[in-house]
Amino acid sequence: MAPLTGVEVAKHDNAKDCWVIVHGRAYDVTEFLPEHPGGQKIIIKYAGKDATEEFDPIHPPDTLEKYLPKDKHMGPVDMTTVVKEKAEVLPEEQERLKRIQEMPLLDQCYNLMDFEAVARRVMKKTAWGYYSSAADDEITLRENHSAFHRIWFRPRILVNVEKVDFSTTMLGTKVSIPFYVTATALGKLGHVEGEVVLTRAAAKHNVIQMIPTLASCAFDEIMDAAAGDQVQWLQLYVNKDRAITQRIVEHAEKRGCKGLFITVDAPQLGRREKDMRLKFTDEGSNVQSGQATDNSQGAARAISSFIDPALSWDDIPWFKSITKMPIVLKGVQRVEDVVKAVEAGVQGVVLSNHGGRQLDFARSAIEVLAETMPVLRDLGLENKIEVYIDGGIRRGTDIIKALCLGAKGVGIGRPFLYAMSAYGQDGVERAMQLLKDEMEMNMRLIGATKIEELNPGLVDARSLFNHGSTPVDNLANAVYDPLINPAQREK
Ligand SMILES: Cc1cc2c(cc1C)[n+](S(=O)(=O)[O-])c1c(=O)[nH]c(=O)nc-1n2C[C@H](O)[C@H](O)[C@H](O)COP(=O)(O)O
Repeated sequence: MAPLTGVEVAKHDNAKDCWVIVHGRAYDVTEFLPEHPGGQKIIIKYAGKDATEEFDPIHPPDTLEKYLPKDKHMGPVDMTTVVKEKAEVLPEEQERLKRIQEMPLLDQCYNLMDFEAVARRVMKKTAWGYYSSAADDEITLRENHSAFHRIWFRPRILVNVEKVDFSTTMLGTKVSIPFYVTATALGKLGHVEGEVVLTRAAAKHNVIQMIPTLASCAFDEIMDAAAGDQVQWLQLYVNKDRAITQRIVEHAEKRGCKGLFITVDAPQLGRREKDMRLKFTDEGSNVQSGQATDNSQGAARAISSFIDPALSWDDIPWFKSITKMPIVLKGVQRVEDVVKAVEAGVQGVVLSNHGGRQLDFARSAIEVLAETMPVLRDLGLENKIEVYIDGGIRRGTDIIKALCLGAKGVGIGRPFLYAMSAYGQDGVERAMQLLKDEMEMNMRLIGATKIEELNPGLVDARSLFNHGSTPVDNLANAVYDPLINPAQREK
């Protein structure tokens, strides 16, 4: 059968008869429109046209093959006959492209916050909005980082620190440094290759990668990109349809994943307003015209309607029955649930508030860690479970503080996304190397030569629980109207 032409596909250009082209193949998505989690509008915008560029960052490449019935696959398209819409380069986009020309050299990035500063200037707004956003007033997002500033070191001196070794094991895997690349969705929003960039950088540094359920790349693509005996874990959003979840878990185990991290802090994805706002502007939203639109969800909500809010402790025995992988609960936020996790017989927990993207005013993971470890020690349980933390980790000293307070290792999210978005794989590798250099220097300066020597005596965390210095509430301050002058009050 001769390939379709662009003219033939362009005839199917409306909600009642809607074909799109993805990767040179046409698909009839008319019946699928009402089911699309991201709403109908975004597909109809590309009805009769090539939607590949919009499709790629959000969907793994095999999505249509896997989920669209075969009779809706209309066949190959002769792309030379498809009129490429001359995307008019908006002034704002021209500005961004200019900033990319002027961006600092990679060697001029000296710490993880430098990558954030560059990414903010050069990333597409929707991508920056999705990665940087957090829930509500983003107080927890900022608390995650500032909580580390309430912990001080009590360094030892005159210790021979000529040789420093910060290798350790995580879930039985030997790693070069106690951090891993945590699961962060939609890698292709930041880089055209997506999560495989993180895979390759992690391989170079012998760092574990946690593969997100909501990756832009297909799961097998990310596993295939691993080098040698590189270790990867799976982060799981549990599907309302447990048969789908079982298939994903069994496939991951078969492919060699070495840990199942069940996300337990997101029965519903948080309300990330930057993500929602930027979705509007890019969509030329019709909300201003007063029509209801489902684009008010932003990317996050649009891609997560499958997540099961009914997930509970009752499900843990089922997970233990379908996999031999170590099970870790990701998103635990109080010591009582860590004790329950030990009783449930899982191998680990990640103390985490999802990078502040879920419940605003959840405490920082480092604070929950300081609450947890003394209780586990009192109960004689500290060796029954591996405790990880993530959220706001930006310095080698943050990692050292976490390990002094009893963490097995830490997860890092946004910094590697920003490094990838701004500088690709080289950026992620530099970020990892900077952390290694900081770790080595600061281990020496606190008088420790290996991970086992890091203990609570090396830190002063007394003010960690004192929230006197709540992060500045930028939104409220920007609009707060201190109408205090009586004269003004009369107006
Ligand atoms: C930054 C970011 C984080 C996401 C993330 C996406 C982004 C862009 N996504 S989300 O879209 O659903 O929110 C996930 C995810 O897929 N699954 C998950 O368990 N955690 C997700 N997280 C949380 C992540 O695993 C860490 O808990 C968090 O990033 C740690 O904080 P830092 O970013 O400050 O390192």
